[in-house]
Amino acid sequence: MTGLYTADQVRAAEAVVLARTPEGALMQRAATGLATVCLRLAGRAVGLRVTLLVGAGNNGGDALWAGAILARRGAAVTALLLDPDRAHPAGLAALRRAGARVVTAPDAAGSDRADLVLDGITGIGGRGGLRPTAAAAVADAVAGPGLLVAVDVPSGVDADTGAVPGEAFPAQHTVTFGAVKPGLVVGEGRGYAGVVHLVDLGLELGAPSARRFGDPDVAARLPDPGAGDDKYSRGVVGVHAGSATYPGAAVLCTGAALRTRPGLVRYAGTAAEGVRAAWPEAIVTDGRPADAGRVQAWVVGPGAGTDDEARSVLAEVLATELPVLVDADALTLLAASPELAHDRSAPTVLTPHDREFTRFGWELGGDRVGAARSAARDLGVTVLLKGDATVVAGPDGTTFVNGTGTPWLATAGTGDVLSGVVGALLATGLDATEAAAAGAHLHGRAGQLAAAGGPLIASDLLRHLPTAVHLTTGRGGGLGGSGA
Ligand SMILES: NC(=O)C1=CN([C@@H]2O[C@H](COP(=O)(O)OP(=O)(O)OC[C@H]3O[C@@H](n4cnc5c(N)ncnc54)[C@H](OP(=O)(O)O)[C@@H]3O)[C@@H](O)[C@H]2O)[C@@H](O)CC1
Ligand SMILES: Nc1ncnc2c1ncn2[C@@H]1O[C@H](COP(=O)(O)OP(=O)(O)O)[C@@H](O)[C@H]1O
Ligand SMILES: [K+]
Repeated sequence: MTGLYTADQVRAAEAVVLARTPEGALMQRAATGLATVCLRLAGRAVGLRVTLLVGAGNNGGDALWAGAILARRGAAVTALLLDPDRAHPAGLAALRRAGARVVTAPDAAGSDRADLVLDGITGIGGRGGLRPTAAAAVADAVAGPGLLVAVDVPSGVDADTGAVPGEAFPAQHTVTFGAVKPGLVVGEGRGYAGVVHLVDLGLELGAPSARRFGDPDVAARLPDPGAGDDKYSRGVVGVHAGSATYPGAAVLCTGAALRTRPGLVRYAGTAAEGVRAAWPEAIVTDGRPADAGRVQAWVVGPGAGTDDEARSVLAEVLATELPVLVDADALTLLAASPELAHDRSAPTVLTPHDREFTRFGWELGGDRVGAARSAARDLGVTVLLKGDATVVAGPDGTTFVNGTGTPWLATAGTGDVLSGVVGALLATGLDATEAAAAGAHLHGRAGQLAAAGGPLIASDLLRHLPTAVHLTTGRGGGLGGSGA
């Protein structure tokens, strides 16, 4: 599990270490880690041409100290001071001692021939888009041949939210200190951070602001069946999706639920014939959810339409005391009658994409974590806000940012698959917010596996889900026994 920490949380933890270490020691730790990653990325030091973009704060200090280390190792380092009178004094002195060039004219920065450009303009103290002089220096760096490495946070990216309100440094790598900040892995900022490298500063961090599951975290939430299990004990999922004319969503959603290995999947709806033909394993009725038999969780909405019948089915399902996942058409209906979810005592999971999200009247700016959180609190539900980094927020504020997936998932039907996966996890009795986060993780892994074979279609995800589950759990359930 990776914890994501805001700038204030990192500053508070840094203050504790700063108070008990010699002056400058923490920055030295950061700069040494930064230089080490740079050397690994560049593969050499001697003759390496390095340009430092240096702002007036401690972020510039990190860049200067790291530049000094690189210069001592034989790199040709040029530091462009964007605010010469305020450059970090100790860092600047160290850089000069190491024999580096220090310039104040942007056209002397050497960005046009640099092998490596270090962005030390702003870190967690940055506010708003880059100011004009900084933006011009970044434009030169982008036009040049050098590898673009951000120090702590790409300048111009909001470390807490990932909002990018103006110009920003489009890093290929970000070397971040002490903790991963949310803005590096979510929203627009994720696209500016590139590969994120974490340098440990030995900070004692408390509870994170948000979390990201890794494979072992999902594994821990997907127990293998035991000797005492039967198909009912392993979770029964109910699916209401699709229509007679459009059975696709029903087939995808039911298939995804089956492939996430619950004990049983029951389908109720007008796409019964298509579902029966595709999935003989499912128990299928063309009646309403109440006719389907007992389930432990419902998925309702993908391709199910928005007519009076669909509205009445949604109300019926939400009136149960079971966990319910509401997706697609059912979200459109729910946006018109949000009290149906608000008044529930059982868990409800909404899985909107951006347009579905705004239908509820919720605003969606650059802060996707904040938006999902306030929506979840507003309605007392779990909100899974889809995107390249899906955000999951629970009614109690618990928040996850997904770390798996591929842009190839931006294709029709993949959302129907996600609903089936999360529905199956809900039926196992997993906490709703964790089920949503674990489902997003598995869905993304299946997408990565499917995309390895070229462009994917949604059905490909179904084939790869068992491998995604297997990869995640590291357990094959093979003949060699359970613990080996
Ligand atoms: N605490 C520690 O010991 C450690 C801290 N560490 C490092 O310190 C960093 C935080 O340093 P920080 O607090 O000095 O702020 P920082 O990110 O350098 O930015 C402030 C400067 O940026 C300027 N500026 C603002 N917005 C701007 C914009 N849009 N465009 C252009 N400029 C803009 C702003 O200008 P001003 O508003 O004052 O005119 C001010 O000069 C942190 O990210 C990590 O790298 C590590 O070494 C570990 C030890
Ligand atoms: N650019 C992207 N990168 C990664 N994943 C994406 C991207 N765009 C969409 N996705 C994922 O693809 C799925 C699309 O779901 P959705 O929009 O509901 O599609 P549909 O309604 O066609 O099934 C979501 O899981 C979303 O997170
Ligand atoms: K930076």
